[in-house]
Amino acid sequence: MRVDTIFIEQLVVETVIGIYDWERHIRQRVVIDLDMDFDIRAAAAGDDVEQTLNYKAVGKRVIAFVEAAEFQLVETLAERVAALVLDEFPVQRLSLRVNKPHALRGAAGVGVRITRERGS
Ligand SMILES: Nc1nc2c(c(=O)[nH]1)N=C([C@H](O)[C@@H](O)CO)CN2
Repeated sequence: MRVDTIFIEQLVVETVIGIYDWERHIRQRVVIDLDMDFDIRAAAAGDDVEQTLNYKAVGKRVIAFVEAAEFQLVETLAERVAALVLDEFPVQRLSLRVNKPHALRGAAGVGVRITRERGS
């Protein structure tokens, strides 16, 4: 089966995130990658943004949600962002990566990568 992807890469957002006391009082950077299954053929045929998944609309919604969030775990942030995109946009399936850069000394980043489907 052919699957097209609309993606948002390296979306940088500042949020409250972390399990330690000191992390509850600061904002830290997370970097989000989002790969969304979407059949682009109709939009391409009509050259029409109304027939596609508007990545700007998705990105703005994700930024607003993450900026307002105060989760402890990157796992929770990933699950909630995935649920939001599946609920609010015509996406059947997505993969999402949340990277918390420099959270672990010696590592460029740490985090989670998940794949979720609508209704599962
Ligand atoms: N699996 C996880 N492990 C850890 C998390 C997390 O969100 N998921 N968070 C922390 C701390 O907040 C850390 O990022 C602070 O540097 C530790 N382990």
